[in-house]
Amino acid sequence: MNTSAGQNADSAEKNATNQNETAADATMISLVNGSDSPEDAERIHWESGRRLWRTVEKNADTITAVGHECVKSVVPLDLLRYLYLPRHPHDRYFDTETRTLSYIRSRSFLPVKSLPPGQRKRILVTGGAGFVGSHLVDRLMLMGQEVIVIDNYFTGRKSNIAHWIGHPNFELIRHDVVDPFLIEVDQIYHLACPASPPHYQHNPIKTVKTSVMGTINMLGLAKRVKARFLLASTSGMYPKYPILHYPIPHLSTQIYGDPEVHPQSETYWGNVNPIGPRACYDEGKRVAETLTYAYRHQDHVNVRVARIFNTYGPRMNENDGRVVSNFIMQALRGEELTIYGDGSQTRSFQYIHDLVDGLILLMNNDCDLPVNLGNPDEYTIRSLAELVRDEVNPDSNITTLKAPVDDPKRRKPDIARAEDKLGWKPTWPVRQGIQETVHYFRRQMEAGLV
Ligand SMILES: O=c1ccn([C@@H]2O[C@H](COP(=O)(O)OP(=O)(O)O[C@H]3OC[C@@H](O)[C@H](O)[C@H]3O)[C@@H](O)[C@H]2O)c(=O)[nH]1
Repeated sequence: MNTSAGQNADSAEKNATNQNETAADATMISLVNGSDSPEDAERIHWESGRRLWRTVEKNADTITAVGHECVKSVVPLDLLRYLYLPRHPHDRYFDTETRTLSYIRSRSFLPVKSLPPGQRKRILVTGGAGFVGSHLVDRLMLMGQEVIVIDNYFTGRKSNIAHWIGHPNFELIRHDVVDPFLIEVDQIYHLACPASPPHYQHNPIKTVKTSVMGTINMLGLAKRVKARFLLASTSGMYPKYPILHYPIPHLSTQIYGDPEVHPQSETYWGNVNPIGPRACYDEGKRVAETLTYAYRHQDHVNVRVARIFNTYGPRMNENDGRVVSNFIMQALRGEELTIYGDGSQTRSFQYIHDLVDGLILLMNNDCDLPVNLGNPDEYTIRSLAELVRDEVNPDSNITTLKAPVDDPKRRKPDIARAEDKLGWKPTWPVRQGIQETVHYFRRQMEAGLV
């Protein structure tokens, strides 16, 4: 009797455990894939992709697709959103109680274009696991290209591109561009470098090495395999301060005025404080441009240079430190929004899909001059704080903190060259891009991932 009772208890416990496990599995699968069984998840994953490709027409009134027909980069927006705004992360489940992460690998991938062998290119993206890189990778993959990513994961994250791991057109390699790398490719998008001020100032020597040695290595590779090379340069090279006193970083926290030229066009040479805290990045990129044109003139490497202005969007690190992600995370957490300085400094914010459009157009265009890619819609930092506050949490307070050393006072791109040579201009209004980015961070928070 006792034995039987014991057996019953055992088997009841086992059943309960099994049931719990089954329930947990089902919950997990549905959490991960938004469906009830692995088969369903596979089918939905695949079918939703197929369905989304049929909505590829561009609509004049609302943004339903991104990209440009001339370079075959048009993809339905919802297909991209499926990758960065899944109902739940595709491959992860975070249990808040046990603080454990489960990885569930889907075996199917979203449908990518099937290109004839002559049209399919092998494309290397350095820094492809980062914020900008991962969106570029998504687009190139959906376009049907063969993509190789190298990243050292200093600021990049494997989770940004996990949804392509295992795809026959995709390869991911942990590698630091400071060391040489050899591979047969047709195009190189050289994006590898931390881009947020707190990150690139964390280890300035490494930042300079990444810009200088990384660019030499990638240009050497481009020369050797005759690949076309695109450098992700920066608007940070433009600041010009009328220098009243030569600023010594640890003695002076003064900002000496505004840039001399506004908006900044490619013909403006800029003037960076070579010993300030931002120099490791800004001067690093300036040398990277010098190297790029030296390889072009001396070794006939086919080069492109994009001068990228402030860019934001889903997959920014929540602790990135740049203004858009800071304000959104602060508002979502019910914290004060921190304006550095009095908030009158300006920036022009471009949404990530616009930048990816510009990068692909530039890579496939004949223009080998530097090209500004940015949104000329200029905002004061205070008005950006108010916009984010109103979108996320109208009860949030805004506070002011000390301005960082050498913080540029005004920044706005002149995009005449991009419009003229590439037929490119940004299409995402800031409010819409902010809403999409808020959506992303909110999902990340709900999933317990930030
Ligand atoms: O929480 C914050 C963060 C930033 N800021 C301010 O917002 C402005 C923008 O700051 P960000 O850090 O986002 O970006 P910055 O314009 O300073 O640097 C940028 O410039 C060139 C690009 O190539 C780089 O990717 C990016 O670092 C600055 O005036 C900064 O002081 C705040 O007021 N509060």
